Amino acid sequence: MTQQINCERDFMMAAVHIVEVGPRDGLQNIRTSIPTPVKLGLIAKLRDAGLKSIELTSVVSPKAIPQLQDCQQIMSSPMVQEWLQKESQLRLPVLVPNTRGLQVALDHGVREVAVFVSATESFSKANINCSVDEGLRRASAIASAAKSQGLAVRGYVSCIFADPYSGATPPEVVYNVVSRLIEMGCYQISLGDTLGVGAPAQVTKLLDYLFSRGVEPSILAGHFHDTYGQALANIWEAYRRGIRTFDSSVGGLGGCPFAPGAKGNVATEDVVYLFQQAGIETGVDLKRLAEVGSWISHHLNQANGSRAGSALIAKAARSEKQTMPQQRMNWSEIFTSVHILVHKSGANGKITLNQPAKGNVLSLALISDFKQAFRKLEADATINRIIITANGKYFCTGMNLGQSFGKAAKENFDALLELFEMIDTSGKVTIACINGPAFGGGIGLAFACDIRISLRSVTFTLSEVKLGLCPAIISKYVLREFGVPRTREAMLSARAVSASELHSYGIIRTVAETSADLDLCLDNLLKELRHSSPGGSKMSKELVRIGWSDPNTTMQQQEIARLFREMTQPDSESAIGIAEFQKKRAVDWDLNASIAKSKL
Ligand SMILES: CC(C)(COP(=O)([O-])OP(=O)([O-])OC[C@H]1O[C@@H](n2cnc3c(N)ncnc32)[C@H](O)[C@@H]1OP(=O)([O-])[O-])[C@@H](O)C(=O)NCCC(=O)NCCSC(=O)C[C@@](C)(O)CC(=O)[O-]
Repeated sequence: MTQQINCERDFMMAAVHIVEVGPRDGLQNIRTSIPTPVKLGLIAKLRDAGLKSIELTSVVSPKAIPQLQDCQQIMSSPMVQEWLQKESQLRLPVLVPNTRGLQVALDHGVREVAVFVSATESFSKANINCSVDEGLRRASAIASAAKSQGLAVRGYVSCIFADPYSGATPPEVVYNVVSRLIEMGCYQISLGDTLGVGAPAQVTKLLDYLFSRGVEPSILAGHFHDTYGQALANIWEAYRRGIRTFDSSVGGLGGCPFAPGAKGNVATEDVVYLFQQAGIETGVDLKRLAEVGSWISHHLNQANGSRAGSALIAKAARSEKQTMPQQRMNWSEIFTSVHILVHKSGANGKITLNQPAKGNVLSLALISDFKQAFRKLEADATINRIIITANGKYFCTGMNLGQSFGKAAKENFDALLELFEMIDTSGKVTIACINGPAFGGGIGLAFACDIRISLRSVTFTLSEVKLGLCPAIISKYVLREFGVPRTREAMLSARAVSASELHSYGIIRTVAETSADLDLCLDNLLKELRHSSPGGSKMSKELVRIGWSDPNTTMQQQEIARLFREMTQPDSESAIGIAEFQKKRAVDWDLNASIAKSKL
């Protein structure tokens, strides 16, 4: 046993090691299917937050756990494959119920597997339809095959305190399973309070019993569910008795199918907070982790199960609000039609779609008014930015479906094509301020812009496939911003993609909780952009555009050379920007009238 522990010494470098089980144990109880990219996004974010052990998935039958039917896609994803090959410090265990599952894991280059056995007969029968002894035999077969291939094996014991059918679990039966898992070569045994019924007094009693029978604390881990709100207290008690590894799930994801209404695993954020407050290192960045918990909770449309995570997110939102400008911007109306409103505030022009009764559908008349207003703002040398927003419940419901065929379709095509191109090729900085759901062409409108801010409640639906259509014209903007696999999945599923998801990918810069907050975010952004020169912004946009459309071509090289030449001309904006820099002053480009006349 001692030798086993020595082999794993690097694993115990942090004072407390956390095994994140959210992507497997947490998600497996959720009924609605979660897209694979979301699961991979979760895994990537957990790793970025500093978690060094993330349980990826479980190789189970799709009939038993439909949610994990994409286990092979998870394991074979390029990201996971790269980590498996290159990141030796990162542990990515995969749960396997039998040797067939082990083979699948081996085929994907997995370096660590987990086996599970119930401490009690009734749960074993209900969960995996066999006795505890048979469960141990299966685990032993997996462990010996895995070890012969050089894999590390972790063992789970479930129902350490109680079984949903037979009541309290005697410590002797837990010892029986723990000692057998140690014998078969598991480097660590995770003690699972599957029902979440245990309290610190029971933790003390069980651990003392196990230690009295010679089990070393360093080979044990705690896996506590929070049904009765005791998980953190149990962890603290276990820590005080020498346990240094704990399983947990970001956002408290999970649940117990045998305890209706039961909470899930203890939340990773809460565990990290507990130890951080005690000055005990976990190696996890709590702020980033709280953002991951908030992100996945929004994705799953469920309350954040982490108390510490929710508190940190609320605190961050409060401090963001406090840093917002106190003085609101004044917008004066410069043009109105039945379809749109146009306002101006300093160097900012704003076009508001104003057909709320029609969901701000992109009718030919609205497009025509929009283009006219946009052209005027584009030609106005005093305008540096153009904001697109909307009135009413919807930001924009896309192409006018009443004009989908024949001559009307051709007119629609021409009008839409020109509309999106005009925004995309604008020399001004374009900002979509998205205050309601967007469909089809509405997403095109937002994605053709340079920067997006949004209400958190907003959804983005590429609904075209449901209508027998495809997002033809807008596809290039969606692909550019959202990337190929995510665009394909969103187009094919026609699902409502949340603003939170887009925010997590950086496609939306800021999400606001209320309309008032969104207005403040816009003010804040516009204030910040006053320090970006109009010419420098225009050139930057050109660089991004050509880098996207013609990367590594002679054309790109020529464009880079041309822009470099232009930006270093003595009469260019840079003459002012650099002179002010040398005087240690930041330029407010909106105030500098001469800059508007720049030839750039
Ligand atoms: C948005 C909800 C959920 C609101 O659902 P709701 O809140 O129940 O309201 P509603 O459905 O009563 O809508 C209010 C009014 O807006 C109209 N409306 C609303 N949307 C459109 C539309 N697109 N075309 C024509 N009319 C539309 C709708 O017909 C109705 O008019 P009313 O009956 O009162 O006269 C519902 O109306 C809806 O599902 N609309 C369709 C949204 C959609 O699927 N948009 C995608 C359009 S296809 C597209 O954009 C193609 C494109 C541009 O991508 C192609 C390319 O890129 O090449």
